[in-house]
Amino acid sequence: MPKIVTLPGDGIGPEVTAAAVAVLREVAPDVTIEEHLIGGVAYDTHGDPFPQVTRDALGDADAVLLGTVGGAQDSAWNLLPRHLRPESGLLALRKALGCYANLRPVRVQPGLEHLSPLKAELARGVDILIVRELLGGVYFDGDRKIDGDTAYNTMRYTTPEVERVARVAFWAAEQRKGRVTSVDKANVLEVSELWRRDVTALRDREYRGVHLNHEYVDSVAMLIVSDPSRYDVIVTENLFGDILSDLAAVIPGSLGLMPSASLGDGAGLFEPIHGSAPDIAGKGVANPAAAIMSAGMLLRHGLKRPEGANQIDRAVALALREHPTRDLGGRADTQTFTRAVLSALETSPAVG
Ligand SMILES: NC(=O)c1ccc[n+]([C@@H]2O[C@H](COP(=O)([O-])OP(=O)(O)OC[C@H]3O[C@@H](n4cnc5c(N)ncnc54)[C@H](O)[C@@H]3O)[C@@H](O)[C@H]2O)c1
Ligand SMILES: CC(C)[C@H](C(=O)O)[C@@H](O)C(=O)O
Ligand SMILES: [Mg+2]
Repeated sequence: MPKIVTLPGDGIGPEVTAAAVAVLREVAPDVTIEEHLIGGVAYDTHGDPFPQVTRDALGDADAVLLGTVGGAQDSAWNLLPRHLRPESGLLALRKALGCYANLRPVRVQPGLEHLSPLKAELARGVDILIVRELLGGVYFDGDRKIDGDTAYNTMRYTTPEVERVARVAFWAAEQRKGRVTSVDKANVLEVSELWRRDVTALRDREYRGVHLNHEYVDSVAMLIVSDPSRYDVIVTENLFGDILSDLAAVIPGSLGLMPSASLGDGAGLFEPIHGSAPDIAGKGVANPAAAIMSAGMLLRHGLKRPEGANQIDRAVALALREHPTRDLGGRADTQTFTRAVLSALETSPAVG
């Protein structure tokens, strides 16, 4: 029996994770689900945002489903030493799992163009996969310091780090339209010069069937919302991928429609890309679609059950059509939307 560890975390994390777990139980009733603490709530209980008891539970897990971590801008958690803050717990979790490739799909399902603030003709048919490097760059390993009136973080990459995430992007492109756009800032940064050199060399050596182009991150920030159909797979470093993927959430219409899968050496980590949304936490109005679709990605990539994943994607699309949530201009609250997904699952055949 596969074992899944759930880490609901802070803010709306528990609300959207409960929805995703209800859907998982319906589609994969044989999985064992074990819940643990991460983030601010773990700090409050154990004095550590990624406590040993949570680490230990990951040992025999087949996949991890995370909610969200972190508090509001004025939260007391933000005054803690950095290594004790909720976000540090999440970064330590990603590192512990060795999840270096973060897949963030941006998709506008047929018939859901009206949920996008973009003109329907721009939103229609968009299907981008952002592959974000997740264990390097300014987030990890480089020099970092704050000292008096000076502070720095170092964006550092090595060839093996670039190659392993680029391989995932090329592999994904081979299953899709065969195009990879590598995004960097090679006109200014040495670290991007290395990134570009290594991505190009890997393509030339091993993936000659994939079309590769390079674009600058500032230009992509404009083009991804003004001409999203130009992209198939985007591969980029950690910080650029973090920012571009929140921006890309504008295309389907909400952060609440952006799931993710983080893959690497061991068990995968599956989480919505949005944060803990302190402004709506506890009100029961969060859009759980991203968390539910992350559970779908868990079935697809973590448990290799694509039929379950397809079932979830179809049910979410149906629920969005009939019961859009408030972030999308609709009226459905978290429970209403989740019930709509569950009833769509009951009427949708398992295979198709
Ligand atoms: N992976 C994570 O756990 C993660 C990701 C991003 C931010 N954070 C943390 O979350 C906290 C809040 O960050 P923020 O306010 O910058 O970003 P956020 O993503 O939490 O919220 C941004 C805006 O989007 C809305 N939103 C987000 N998800 C939604 C959903 N599912 N349904 C409806 N509306 C939704 C929020 O209400 C808010 O208005 C911070 O502590 C931050 O560090 C955590
Ligand atoms: C909370 C934070 C550490 C995290 C990140 O920057 O990776 C978040 O913004 C995300 O996109 O998952
Ligand atoms: Mg982010």
